[in-house]
Amino acid sequence: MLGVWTPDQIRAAEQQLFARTPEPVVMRRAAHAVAVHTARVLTEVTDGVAGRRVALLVGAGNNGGDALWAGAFLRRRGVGVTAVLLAPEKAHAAGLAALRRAGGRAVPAEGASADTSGIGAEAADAVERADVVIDGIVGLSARGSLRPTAAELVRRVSVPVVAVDLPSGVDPVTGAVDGPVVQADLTVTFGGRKPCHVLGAGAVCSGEVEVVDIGLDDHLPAPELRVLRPAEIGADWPVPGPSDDKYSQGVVGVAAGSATYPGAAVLASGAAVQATAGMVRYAGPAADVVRSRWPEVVATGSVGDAGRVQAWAVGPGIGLGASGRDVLQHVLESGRPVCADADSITLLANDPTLWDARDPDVPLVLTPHAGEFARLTGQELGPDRVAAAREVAARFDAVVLLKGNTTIIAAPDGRVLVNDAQHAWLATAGSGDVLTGLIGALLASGVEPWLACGYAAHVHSLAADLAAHGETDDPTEPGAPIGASALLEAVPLAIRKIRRAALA
Ligand SMILES: NC(=O)C1=CN([C@@H]2O[C@H](COP(=O)(O)OP(=O)(O)OC[C@H]3O[C@@H](n4cnc5c(N)ncnc54)[C@H](O)[C@@H]3O)[C@@H](O)[C@H]2O)[C@@H](O)CC1
Ligand SMILES: Nc1ncnc2c1ncn2[C@@H]1O[C@H](COP(=O)(O)OP(=O)(O)O)[C@@H](O)[C@H]1O
Ligand SMILES: [K+]
Repeated sequence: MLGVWTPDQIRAAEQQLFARTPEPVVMRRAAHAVAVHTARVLTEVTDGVAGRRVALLVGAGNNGGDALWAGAFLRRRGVGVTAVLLAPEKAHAAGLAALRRAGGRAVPAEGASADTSGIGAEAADAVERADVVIDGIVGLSARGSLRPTAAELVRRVSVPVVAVDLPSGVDPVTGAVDGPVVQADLTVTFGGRKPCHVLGAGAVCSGEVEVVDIGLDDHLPAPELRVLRPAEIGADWPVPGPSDDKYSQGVVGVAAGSATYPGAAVLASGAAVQATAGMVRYAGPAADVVRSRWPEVVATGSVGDAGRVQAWAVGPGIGLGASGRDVLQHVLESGRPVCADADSITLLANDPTLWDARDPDVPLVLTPHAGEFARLTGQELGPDRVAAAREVAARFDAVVLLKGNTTIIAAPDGRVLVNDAQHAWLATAGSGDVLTGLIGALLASGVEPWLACGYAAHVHSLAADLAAHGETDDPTEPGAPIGASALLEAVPLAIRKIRRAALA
């Protein structure tokens, strides 16, 4: 797993590090890495380093200091470096002196110009003529939207950007963006990923993220968030072994769909069929439709007749009436792990007495989208989705998978996984039903619920990406919209891909 630490955690670790290693030494380490990676980007973009031009966007803090030192290192490799200073009197003094000593120049961001933007002509020229821009406007101490001059500078950038620590304009803690923002091609960050690198708009604006070791490792606490690597999911994905049979791998029960919504039953059951090799039982009014689409599913009309299962996936399309309520109650009383999605969540919100049906010692997974989340909690979801998911997981003693472009998975003990889709192909009707089936199958196979959600969310978003891109591996292929059936069809491709990653 990749760790993600909050700015406060990083700052506290830095203070411990500084007791051993002086701050300027740490900063030069960080800046040297920025310079090395910028040289790599310059080579990719222009086929060379010496003689190329780099503009530094320099704010008033240490983030600007990193950029200035990086500029000094790049000068030594023959790069023409101009620093654009947003607050000339507050620019990091040692960094600025180092840049000047190395032959770089500095110009104020504001000044006389040909237009009314307030950006000086020299600054505008430096940004326009650069081959690559280094963004050192603001880092861990960023607060609110970019100030007007910084925002104007950012608007003018049209070349590849290397962001120092994080792309300026994103909230370091939530990844939220409110106003102009740097779209980085590469973000060079120090000691560990920060939440903004993996959450929402911040993840998109960060581009590729390179974590540089500056000596913080020994001082970092347990990470605030975690991101699963494809290879570790592939290595742990349940597949049959020589001594397995259909029962030993876990039987998942799917309670979904209705006469009005048979599709939810087909999609959730199909996802369970594709996810693992054991057995899928379907229980509900769509038994005939499910059987005709998935003949391997053992389908019955009601949850009472379903037979033994190791876990239940319940909710999509069951409705909010008495029959949906009875289904949910039966499943919660079964003493088996449950993934409760869609209508089950609204049923629980509408009738809190349903919680009494649950055995508190048996794992429960809730998979709300933002609307269901608001119903469940009685509060609209704010920008801090991590804190919200964590709070609800603790309150209901359940694993909470909060859906969205970035999926947040919080365990009752506070652990949080993040799955950033990096695309939006999943924004299609029925894709949530597929996710429910995947999670149910993994629960039945005995995968720990928090991880089951993380594995399912990853395979779900990967399957959507593969489906949208069709046969080609060409990264420039723009893709085409998919429906949930195409998503379902791509689930085995996604599982093969992560299992292949595990072999590498
Ligand atoms: N502490 C250290 O020694 C290290 C820190 N490092 C760098 O230091 C950075 C943190 O430095 P600082 O704490 O000095 O703070 P920053 O450089 O992140 O930002 C502080 C400055 O940005 C301004 N600012 C805040 N929000 C703004 C906005 N919305 N628009 C425009 N300007 C805004 C503030 O007024 C302040 O002057 C890290 O991100 C990293 O780049 C690295 O050098 C590694 C070591
Ligand atoms: N814009 C988006 N980008 C990435 N993933 C998305 C986006 N919108 C929705 N998703 C994902 O698609 C799924 C939708 O689930 P849900 O809202 O329950 O839809 P449905 O009920 O139609 O199946 C969730 O896994 C969610 O995380
Ligand atoms: K930055």
